[in-house]
Amino acid sequence: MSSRSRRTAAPSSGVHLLSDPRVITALVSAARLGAGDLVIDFGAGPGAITEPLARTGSRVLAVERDARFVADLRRRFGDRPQVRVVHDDLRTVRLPRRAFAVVANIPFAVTTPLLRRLLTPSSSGFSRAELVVEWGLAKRLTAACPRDAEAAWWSCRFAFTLRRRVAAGCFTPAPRVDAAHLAVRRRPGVDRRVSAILWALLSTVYDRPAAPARRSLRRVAPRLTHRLLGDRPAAAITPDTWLTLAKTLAADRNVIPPGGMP
Ligand SMILES: C[S@@+](CC[C@H](N)C(=O)[O-])C[C@H]1O[C@@H](n2cnc3c(N)ncnc32)[C@H](O)[C@@H]1O
Repeated sequence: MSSRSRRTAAPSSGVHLLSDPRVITALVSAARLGAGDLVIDFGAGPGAITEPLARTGSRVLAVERDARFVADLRRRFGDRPQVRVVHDDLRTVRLPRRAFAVVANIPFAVTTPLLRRLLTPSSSGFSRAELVVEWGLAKRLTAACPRDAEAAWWSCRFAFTLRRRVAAGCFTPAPRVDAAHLAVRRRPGVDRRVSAILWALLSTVYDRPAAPARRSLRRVAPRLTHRLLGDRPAAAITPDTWLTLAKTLAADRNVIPPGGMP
């Protein structure tokens, strides 16, 4: 162990550091980063993910809230100009306008607030992510048919892939539940107009998720909704089907989506 790593701050309680190098390698290599890329390591801790990210040649923003970890990170990466340590909260830190990727293992309690920021259409240049998330959330986001409006809104615009289960023993200290390596990629062809139509459709039908979705949409293209949705309730319809419906409606210039999209 180097004198540098001996000075590393002990994790505060509730902080589960990734200690299995195979998981870290899988996260970083799946992001396919290289020179010219910008990547954010949210909740960088002592830098277990920051280090291999820096070796890809990309520019790295290591965002961390804990002052002791920030001091460690600044000592460890101070001589590497491509790494910037940002002492801030991932829920409020300003996101870059230029395209960026995310590779991170963040506390499970802030995964949903971070996803809300990254997956909002008005958001910045978010392009893709390789994340460690709670197993249950990964299963929910990769279900064939989203169970609730938010999961549907995200899954119609982004493809979620469950790459592998990450056992609790891969962290120090081990959390109470297993985690997952989850990939997030933008779906092609989902511009603001398609997004606005998706938002209008999903926020209407998920008001009554057990009712036939077509009934909630009765004023929307009845023949098309009949063909695509049949009599299925919202919670039995795949993101691909919603996307086909939204793209077909978006191609019709007479369709004016209501406002209110986040
Ligand atoms: C699960 S640890 C992961 C640390 C490191 N990435 C790893 O994998 O070993 C989560 C880290 O996120 C930091 N953190 C927690 N909440 C945060 C927030 N709201 N904004 C920024 N960092 C946060 C913690 O201080 C901790 O260092």
